Amino acid sequence: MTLHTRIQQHFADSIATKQKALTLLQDPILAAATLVFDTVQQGGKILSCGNGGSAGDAQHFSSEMLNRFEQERRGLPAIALTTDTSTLTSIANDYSYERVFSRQIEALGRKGDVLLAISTSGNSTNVNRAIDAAHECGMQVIALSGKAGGSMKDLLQAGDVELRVPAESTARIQETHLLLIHCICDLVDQMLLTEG
Ligand SMILES: O=C(CO)[C@@H](O)[C@H](O)[C@H](O)[C@H](O)COP(=O)(O)O
Ligand SMILES: [Zn+2]
Repeated sequence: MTLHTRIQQHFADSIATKQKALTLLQDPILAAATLVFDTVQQGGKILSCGNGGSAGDAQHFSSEMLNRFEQERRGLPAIALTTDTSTLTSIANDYSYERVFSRQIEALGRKGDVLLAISTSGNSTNVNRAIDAAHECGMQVIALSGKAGGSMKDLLQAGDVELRVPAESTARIQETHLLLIHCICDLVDQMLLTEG
């Protein structure tokens, strides 16, 4: 395969993954956006977490909430649990890396808040412990995952929303996660502008 062919293959695979996700995920995307809208309208906030590229996605989402997406609107309450290195390193050092998100949720999470949990494999223990911690404090969960859903899928409860991208490649799943996040932001903006 030439390097040009590799580029073409990346684009073709990314487009195909997004096309499959569109077929499967329209209703859950709308459900996720409705959950975010209802949460912020009722005074709740969105906490977000993930590892590596998904940590970037968690922050991308929270910055679009706190500042804005494409429409002029009020800032919306969101906190990425991936940004405070003092907190992350102290929890990892004193307890374990598995608890870096769940311990923050124990401190910050309130009934009526939502956790946006992002893992391409569904098998990141710290993200899955965050889901358990969120449920413990009465939060609902929006899970962005991929592959076969991993152990994350078995943790989800009624009222949660699973957006599982139908792909095996971490990169393709991440690219589609960002599209899902932008869809959610746009739908929330539309709901705020028409109903809020
Ligand atoms: O961005 C990438 C790969 O594209 C990596 O940084 C990737 O996010 C990391 O390996 C993560 O630790 C993977 O975790 P997860 O998506 O399986 O939860
Ligand atoms: Zn990546």
